[in-house]
Amino acid sequence: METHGEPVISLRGVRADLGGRPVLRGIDLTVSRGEVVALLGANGSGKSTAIRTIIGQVPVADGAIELFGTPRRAFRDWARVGYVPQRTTAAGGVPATVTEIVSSGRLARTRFGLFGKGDRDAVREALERVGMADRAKDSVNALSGGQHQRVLIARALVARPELLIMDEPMAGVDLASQEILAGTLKTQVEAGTTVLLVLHELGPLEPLIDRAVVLRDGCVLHDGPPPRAVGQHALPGHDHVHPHAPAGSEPIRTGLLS
Ligand SMILES: Nc1ncnc2c1ncn2[C@@H]1O[C@H](COP(=O)(O)OP(=O)(O)OP(=O)(O)O)[C@@H](O)[C@H]1O
Repeated sequence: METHGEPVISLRGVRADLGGRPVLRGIDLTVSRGEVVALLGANGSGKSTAIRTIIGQVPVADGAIELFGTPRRAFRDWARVGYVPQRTTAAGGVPATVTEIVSSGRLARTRFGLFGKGDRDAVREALERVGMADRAKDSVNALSGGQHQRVLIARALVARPELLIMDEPMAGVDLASQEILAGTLKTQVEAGTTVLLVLHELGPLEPLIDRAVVLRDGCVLHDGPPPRAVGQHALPGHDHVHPHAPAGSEPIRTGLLS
C-alpha cells in the first residue's frame, strides 16, 4: 500500500493572517498520493486555517500552495477534491433533504449540466457507504450530529475524489457513527484516496494514519510518525484517556496535542 508518489498537496512557507493577526507563520506541508496525514494541535494552533488556505477560503499572505502539482491559483479541477468542513459551518440555513445535500457534491461531475442516472446512482452509492441510504428523503434537520456528519462525508465522496480534506470529521459524532465513518474511510484509503484531515485525537482512525503533522501557534512542531499508544507516556504535556484504556487508568500524556 505504501507506494507514495507525487505530491498531491504542497505548502511552502505559507503565511496567513486573520483579523490583522498572523495565524499561519510559515507552514511547510507535503501530502503525497495515497498518504493519510492527520493535522493535530491545540485549539487555535491554525489547523482549520491551514486547510482553508488549501481550498482557497483564506487568502495566503506569503508562500506557495500546489494541488496535484498545479499552483492553487491556477487549479480548476475541484471535482478531484472532496472537502468536509467543520460541521458547525455547514449547519443551519434552508432545511435540505439528505439527497439534496449529497447531490450538491456531484455538480462538478455532471455531464452537460444535467443530473443523470449515473449521478443518481453515485448519490445512492455514497449514502450506502456511510450507512444513510434509508434516510435519503429525510430533512437534514431531523438527523443527529453523527448522521449529519455522515451525510457531509457522503457529499464529499459522491464525486469520487482523489483527495479528501476533512476538518474534524469525528467531532460531535456518536460512537456508532464514528465506527461507520472509520470503515468508510478505510475503504477509501484502500482504494488509493489521499487524505488530509484535522483531528483532535487519533481515536478510531489511528490505524489509518500514516503521518501526523502537529501545529503550534501557526508553526509545524512535528512532522512524522503519529503519536502511537506505545511511547506516549514518555512525552510530557497533554493528558487524555486512551479509548481502549480501562476505566480509572493513568491518562496518556502525548505532549503533542496540547
Ligand atoms: N475569521 C477570523 N478572524 C480572526 N481570527 C481568526 C478567524 N478565524 C480564526 N481566527 C484565529 O486564528 C487562530 C487559529 O484558528 P484555527 O481555527 O485555524 O485553529 P484550529 O487549530 O483549527 O483550532 P480549533 O481546534 O479550535 O478549530 C485562532 O487564534 C483563531 O482565534
